Amino acid sequence: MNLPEKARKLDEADVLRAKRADFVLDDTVYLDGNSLGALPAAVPGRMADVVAREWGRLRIRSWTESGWWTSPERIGDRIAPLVGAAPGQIVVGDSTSVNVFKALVGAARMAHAERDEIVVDATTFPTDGYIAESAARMTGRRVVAVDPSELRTAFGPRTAAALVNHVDYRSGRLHDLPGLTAAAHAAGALVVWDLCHSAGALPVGLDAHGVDLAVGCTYKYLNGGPGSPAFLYVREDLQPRFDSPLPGWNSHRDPFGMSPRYEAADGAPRGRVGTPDILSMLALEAALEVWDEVPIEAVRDKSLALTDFFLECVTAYLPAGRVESITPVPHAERGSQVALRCADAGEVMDALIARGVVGDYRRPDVLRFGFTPLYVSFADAERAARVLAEVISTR
Ligand SMILES: Cc1ncc(COP(=O)(O)O)c(C=O)c1O
Ligand SMILES: Nc1c(O)cccc1C(=O)C[C@H](N)C(=O)O
Repeated sequence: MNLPEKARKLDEADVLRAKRADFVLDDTVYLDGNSLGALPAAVPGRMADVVAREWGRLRIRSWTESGWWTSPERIGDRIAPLVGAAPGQIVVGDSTSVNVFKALVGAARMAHAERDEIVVDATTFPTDGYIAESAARMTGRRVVAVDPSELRTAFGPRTAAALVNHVDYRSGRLHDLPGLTAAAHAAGALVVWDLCHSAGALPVGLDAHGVDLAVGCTYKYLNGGPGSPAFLYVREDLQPRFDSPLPGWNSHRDPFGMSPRYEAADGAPRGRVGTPDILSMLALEAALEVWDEVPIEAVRDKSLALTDFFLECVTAYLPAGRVESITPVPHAERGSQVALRCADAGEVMDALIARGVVGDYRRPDVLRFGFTPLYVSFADAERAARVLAEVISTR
């Protein structure tokens, strides 16, 4: 069977095939959902209603009558099953960077003062590293950057908290969340997980693995839109000890009491700060409708099948040695993207985009292809590899 035929067969057998119709797509092969997810078809209509009716006509009444005020917790509970969390532990709002700050300072404040180190993975997305440095300065600690392969043994009696990326944004490597969480706990430390590249792409199992705190964005695999608000998870039994470094009035026990004295709310709302960005918040809520009746396990199965098939096509179509995959082959170590090291990667990506295959380029030499199982097909994967081979053969 040739590869286009194989793609056709795989698409026919795909249990998520019908989901593609829930998105606004064209004939572009869109493999950049790990940076900005595609637009779910339900969003424009819902936004028109939010703007015209809820804002335009109900105005201030919408904070209560349209459920605006409680949307951060409500939408947190909608995300919760996708990351394996029971209700009441996730709040939506602010950017990922801000939530990394809240979570990491919050974790460091829970640790004994004698523990003077904050461990980060050395390949972290930059914002996490920058914020860890600031969190360390604020809490009287120092940052220790550790190669992900050595994290397990890096946790010790000096570790206050760790900040680890679940999936590496560049290589697509999936880190061992259960094992590293257990290792940190054995050393008496707390871990904050950054789920930006795993939420909506694979099962995370926050509660099952005893994760302490986690953050993630919603504009990648959750398709919430550009700059859609991020989420913060604080495990239920840690919530009473969570001392937010940004205790804005929205996290007060009685916000409308307008008291000069701060008293933290119980539960997930303790992670709130100020007035939520309602338009983005409600766009995200509408976007999450595509998840109705979608088991995250089915998404994971398709994601692995897509990345396997794309790698098979790349191997078949490209001259040996022209690109090198830096994404791990074992499924247990792979997120939902394929990263190919390639000479002139920036120009190659420009040429791919010009031919209707959209991935992205990460300096100095990486072509990144994100596979969003809800709307990417096996035919897309085959076409992307074929066009990549054409582009490379003309150079
Ligand atoms: C792992 C990771 N953390 C954080 C961010 C970004 O944070 P923010 O949403 O604050 O821009 C990204 C992507 O932009 C990311 O890939
Ligand atoms: N958040 C982004 C943005 O505002 C503009 C462009 C790209 C992004 C991204 O999300 C980048 C992404 N986190 C990455 O993994 O490279």
